[in-house]
Amino acid sequence: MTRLSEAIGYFRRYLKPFWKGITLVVVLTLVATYFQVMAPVYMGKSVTALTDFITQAAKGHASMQSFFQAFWLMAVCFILNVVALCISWLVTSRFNAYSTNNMRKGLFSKLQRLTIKYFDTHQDGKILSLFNSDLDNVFNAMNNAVFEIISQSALFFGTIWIMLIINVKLALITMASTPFVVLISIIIMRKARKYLDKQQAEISNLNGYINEQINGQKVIITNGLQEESVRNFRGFNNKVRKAMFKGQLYSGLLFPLMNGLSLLNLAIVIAAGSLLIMSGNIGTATGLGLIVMFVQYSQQYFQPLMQLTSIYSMMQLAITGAKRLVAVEKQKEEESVTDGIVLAGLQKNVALKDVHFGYSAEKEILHGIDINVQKNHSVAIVGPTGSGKTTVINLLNRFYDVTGGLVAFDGVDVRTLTLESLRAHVGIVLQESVLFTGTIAENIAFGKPEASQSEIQAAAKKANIHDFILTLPAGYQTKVSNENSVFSTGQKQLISIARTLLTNPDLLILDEATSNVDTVTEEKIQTAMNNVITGRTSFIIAHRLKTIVEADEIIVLKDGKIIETGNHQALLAQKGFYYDLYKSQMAFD
Ligand SMILES: Nc1ncnc2c1ncn2[C@@H]1O[C@H](COP(=O)(O)OP(=O)(O)OP(=O)(O)O)[C@@H](O)[C@H]1O
Repeated sequence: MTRLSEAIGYFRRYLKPFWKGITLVVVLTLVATYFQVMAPVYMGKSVTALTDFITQAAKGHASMQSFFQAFWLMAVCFILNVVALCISWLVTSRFNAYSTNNMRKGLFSKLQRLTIKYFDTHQDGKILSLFNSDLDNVFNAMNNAVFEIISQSALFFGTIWIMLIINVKLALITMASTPFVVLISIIIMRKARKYLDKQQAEISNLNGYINEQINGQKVIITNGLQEESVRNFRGFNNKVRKAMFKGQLYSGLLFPLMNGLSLLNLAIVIAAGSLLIMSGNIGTATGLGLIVMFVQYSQQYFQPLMQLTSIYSMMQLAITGAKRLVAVEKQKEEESVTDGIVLAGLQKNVALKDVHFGYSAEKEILHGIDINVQKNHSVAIVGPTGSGKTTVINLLNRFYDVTGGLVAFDGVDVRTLTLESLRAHVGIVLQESVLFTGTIAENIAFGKPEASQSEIQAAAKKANIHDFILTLPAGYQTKVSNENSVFSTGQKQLISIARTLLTNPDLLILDEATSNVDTVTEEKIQTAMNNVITGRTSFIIAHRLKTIVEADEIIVLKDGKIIETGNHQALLAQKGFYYDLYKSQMAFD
């Protein structure tokens, strides 16, 4: 399937449930078009009747009756046309609102099902662009283009039909420029499509850059890189400008061109009509009526062409947006292993057996890792930065899958367990703790919303954050919001620990926060860690070795390999890498 047909398929899929509404719109539009193309007939007849009246009046036996008759019929046509169009617009607005709502829901749900790899490899800004640029473009087009396409197509064919009925010669003259118009449109539209696609891609890059820079604003300020940041921004912004200029230029060019052609056509039609009268083939009154009709039809014939070209850039942006949304839809989802083994709880151990792993096929990060944690025992992983500590824990709850060896819970390969049951038994506290909008109590109860206040407090006490929470003006009811984040990294991590403890996971994974932790919080983290790991099956990544001296086993990782194992005392006695690391940290303390 081509990307264009996939994009069209996207619209079809979301519009299909509203086929009844669309059918009604088509019927109403046909009705409206019928009245619109009939109105000039009566307009022409009014002019003919008026001309007859003027001619008859000179002879003294004139009547305005046929003029009024034609005139009222013309007015009725106009009124019914407007009524049908209004109802049709109402129905269109409704199904558009629903279908775009479903699109937004579909995208958000899809994102929830994607693998961690997708989020690791796509900038947040680009993902946000899907919502605030691509879906918006789709919405704009749906709101305007769908209705226009239906009504203008009906008008186009309706006008051709009535013109052929009324006067074949004038009809053919009106339509003579069509091949020329279509050719120009195709050439310009092709160009416009290319640059509008580019415009969207550049906007997405720009959004990605803005997001990255805002996230890294502190680093930028600290390093005095504001000007550099603006300079790079200019680069991205200029690319958007260039693509946007060409895209808008080509797509906007169509409208004035069509307008010019339409006026030219109008002049030709008037001239041809006048020649008909002068040649004496038809009477003056009928001829004048005919000219009035064809002046209307010439405009009605060109109107769809002009309208469709003017909404072209809108449609094109929507197609580009739809292509990107389809690309997200095609992204690999997490395998849910629906018919897998349900992990009821950890009975014996968690083991990594000869685990090999790389984020890409070219570069292996872990080279044969063996770790065996017995139930209710704790393992701490230490090692230099980039040694693969986070990577090990990424494999435990299947953020990523091993490329060699296996990770097993009670001897069962995690890949054969249902994801739901696996995740239900594994609690994870990430290095970057996230607090959601809501109260502190709600944040702690995030994984167990039904938890009682006393359960929440017990978890906070264990995580050693209870006393701090009580110092806040509204205690557990203190509101957390992005703008009003009064918590340090360490405090946020303690709240995250409390949140995870509340769910009482069989296996606890804790990636200790590295930076911005003051000494008081550090001590609190240490106590919290002791509370957390005693008697609980846990994997802890520790940067401060003081926090893990109580761990049952410490694993020293270097360059993706285990180089030492043992408890704190045994490792000190070995006087190896761990010993050196511990001594150097103690020297700083
Ligand atoms: N999502 C990813 N995609 C590609 N490579 C990655 C990804 N995450 C980590 N890596 C690479 O894997 C290696 C190990 O990284 P990892 O985060 O596991 O180290 P770490 O020991 O936890 O480091 P730190 O102590 O700094 O947190 C590094 O070379 C890193 O560049």
